[in-house]
Amino acid sequence: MRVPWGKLGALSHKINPLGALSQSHHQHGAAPDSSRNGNPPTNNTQTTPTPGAPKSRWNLRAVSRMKRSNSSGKAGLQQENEDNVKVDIVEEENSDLLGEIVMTGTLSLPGKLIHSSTEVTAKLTSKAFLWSLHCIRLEDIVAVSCYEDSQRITIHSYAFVRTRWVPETFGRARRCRTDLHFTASTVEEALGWVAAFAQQGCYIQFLPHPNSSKKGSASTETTTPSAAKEAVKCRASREMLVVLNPKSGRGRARKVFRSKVQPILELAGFKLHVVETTGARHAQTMAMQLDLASCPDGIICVGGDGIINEVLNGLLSRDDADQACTTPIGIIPAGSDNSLVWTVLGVRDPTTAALAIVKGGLVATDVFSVEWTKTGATYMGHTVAYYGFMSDVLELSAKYQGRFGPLRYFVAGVIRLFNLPKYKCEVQFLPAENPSVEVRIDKLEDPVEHQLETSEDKGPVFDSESEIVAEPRLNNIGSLPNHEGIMGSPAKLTVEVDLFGPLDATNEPSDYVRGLDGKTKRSPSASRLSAPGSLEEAVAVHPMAAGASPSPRSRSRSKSRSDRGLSVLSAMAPKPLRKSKSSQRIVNAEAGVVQSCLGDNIANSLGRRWGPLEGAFDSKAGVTATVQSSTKPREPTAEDWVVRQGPFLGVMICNHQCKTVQCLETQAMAPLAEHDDGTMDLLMVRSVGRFKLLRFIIAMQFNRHLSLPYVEYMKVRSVSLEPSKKGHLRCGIDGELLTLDGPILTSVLPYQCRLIGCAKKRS
Ligand SMILES: Nc1ncnc2c1ncn2[C@@H]1O[C@H](COP(=O)(O)OP(=O)(O)OP(=O)(O)O)[C@@H](O)[C@H]1O
Repeated sequence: MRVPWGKLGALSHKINPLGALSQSHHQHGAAPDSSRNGNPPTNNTQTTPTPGAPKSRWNLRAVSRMKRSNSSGKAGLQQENEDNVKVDIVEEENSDLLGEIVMTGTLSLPGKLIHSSTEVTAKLTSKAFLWSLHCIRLEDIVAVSCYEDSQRITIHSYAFVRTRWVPETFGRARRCRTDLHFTASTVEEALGWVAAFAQQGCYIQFLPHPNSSKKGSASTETTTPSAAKEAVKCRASREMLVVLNPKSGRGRARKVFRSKVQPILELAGFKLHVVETTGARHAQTMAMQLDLASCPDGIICVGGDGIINEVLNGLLSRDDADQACTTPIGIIPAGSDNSLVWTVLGVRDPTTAALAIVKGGLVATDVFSVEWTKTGATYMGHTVAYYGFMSDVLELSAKYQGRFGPLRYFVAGVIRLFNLPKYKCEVQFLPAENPSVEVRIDKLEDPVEHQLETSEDKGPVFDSESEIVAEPRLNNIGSLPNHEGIMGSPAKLTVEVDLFGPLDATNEPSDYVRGLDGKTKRSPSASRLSAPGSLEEAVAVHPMAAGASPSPRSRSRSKSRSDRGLSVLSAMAPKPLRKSKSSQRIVNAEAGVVQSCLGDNIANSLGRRWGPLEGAFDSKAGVTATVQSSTKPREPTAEDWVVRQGPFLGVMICNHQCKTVQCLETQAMAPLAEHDDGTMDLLMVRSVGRFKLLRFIIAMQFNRHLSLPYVEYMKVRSVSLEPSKKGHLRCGIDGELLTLDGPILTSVLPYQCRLIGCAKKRS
């Protein structure tokens, strides 16, 4: 595969004609500073570009600049003080494309003629495998096959390929399987390469010698482990449950899984138990009754947001919910929306999602709980809860499911637009920005990653003669510190999950219903480190939860109310929201401290299998998990609650940005939302008529919706919503339609869900 020069522009100057790699961040005329990016110095030939011999984009830029300055009569580049010479290497500075060199050597590529071969210089770095002028990223490599007693190795990858005759502007590149065969000069050298790939987290497949096997049997793994297999400690195979919704999207989830996903996962050594759902709630019941030992590495959900929501609700409604919520969840987007996986992991196609699962990593995400304060029933969500136009359209669209398929949301939306009712309700919320009740979390570190960093060797540089010393990256985890002591005993929050409560439809809103916006307007400082609400605030419960009915008047009575002890629940003082009923399951969730309350064994095993856990914290910052409360956080009182009364066009409570796969990458319903900041983003649209609603929908396409005068947007920790009795009595949670027979209270439960993959880069 050719190096994509357009995207990998920086690569061009890193490979000299001899194939040797140079370190990045060269300064003109100066020796490259290898310490700058933390890479150890290597004995490779370093390229020092000279203005007279432009070989790369880097040089060309310098030369063109020199020519310009010469032609304008100014002193040439040569005459300038070398320290002052600035070369435009912005692109290079931001990209460390090659990473650390792990191994170099010479490999043979099979030639076009039989028995012919070409020798090439090959290099494995922490980010890519390079040979000759070709490059393949490690994240595209699914597995490496090693043949017993043979010098041959095969690299199986799913890199992006573009159809040659289609111009770049049209169509997207597709991932295609590519098997690259190489031959090392000796068996030991081949094993050295394999060990190096294993060290980089690639799955190693040990196969029988190609000549000894019958035709077609090469894909079966050897049953007798050879000495080589034992020497190369590769990533263990993973065992997972696959929950597949055959009705997701356009009913193609099964086909997508069998044709695109299963081959990749099996190539990477996964053992899969596939279960197809038979109807609504099947996945939830399954997750509730599941023996977690049967899927030690987690659950893969194939479908849309609805099926993930069901699995999440099932896991969190178990008796052992504190352990069940640590179950890693992989997502294969095969539904009509797939907002969670796209927004949080930046994955939109099933093949890339499968690769993300193969590569591992864990992302901790917040979950919100919606409690029906009358009955005590609770339903969890991970994307968005909404009331008003969206839930109305969701309800209406169920009628058109058979006739219009995925277009039903559009049809229902148009009908509702011309027949727009008023959605009267009262909203009360606890703003996240209130500094007096803010708790900062700094340096909450992932213990698994820290352990990895401290225990593993700092990337030995291999060469072809070196012995096999590679250790698998994730196998060196020792015992982990128990953070419970550091964090303090986690607040126990007992919540109920009413499995067969108010749910009465199972449809997902389309992008039209969701009212997608345009350009993302994200603030880089969007409360990433400062995570108000992460612990204490997470369980700050509205007075209503304790039985009081909230109203604007309640604010004036707040003092006496709090005096009577009706107002709030303390975060650190465990207090059940509701007592159990026989028909309801009790969840014992460790509110907000999933990260810290992990037992050593769970954290150990998860880390070994999936790699470091990402959260809202800087995992590289330090080992200690500390809750820094410079000012002692106080419990929120009724006076902290802000009241708004409807009618509204819509009230949306978002847990993340809520992008949808069908729309542009820049679009987001809640541009400032973060999936792991311990807060939710509340969007309220005042009822101003159908033309203003239309304007709102259009403005959202250009990300101008937040500036509309009838739109209110803020970060909150808790929201209570009480619909008027004669109004619309439905709400939607992650596409599930639920009945509102009274007020509901929405609160964040930080880090209650962990997704397999790496979080999308925050801008
Ligand atoms: N076998 C089935 N038949 C009918 N409905 C099902 C079945 N399995 C699950 N469901 C229901 O379908 C709902 C929607 O499923 P899912 O979210 O996977 O697909 P989708 O709605 O097309 O995608 P998205 O939620 O991303 O829009 C789920 O909430 C679930 O209750």
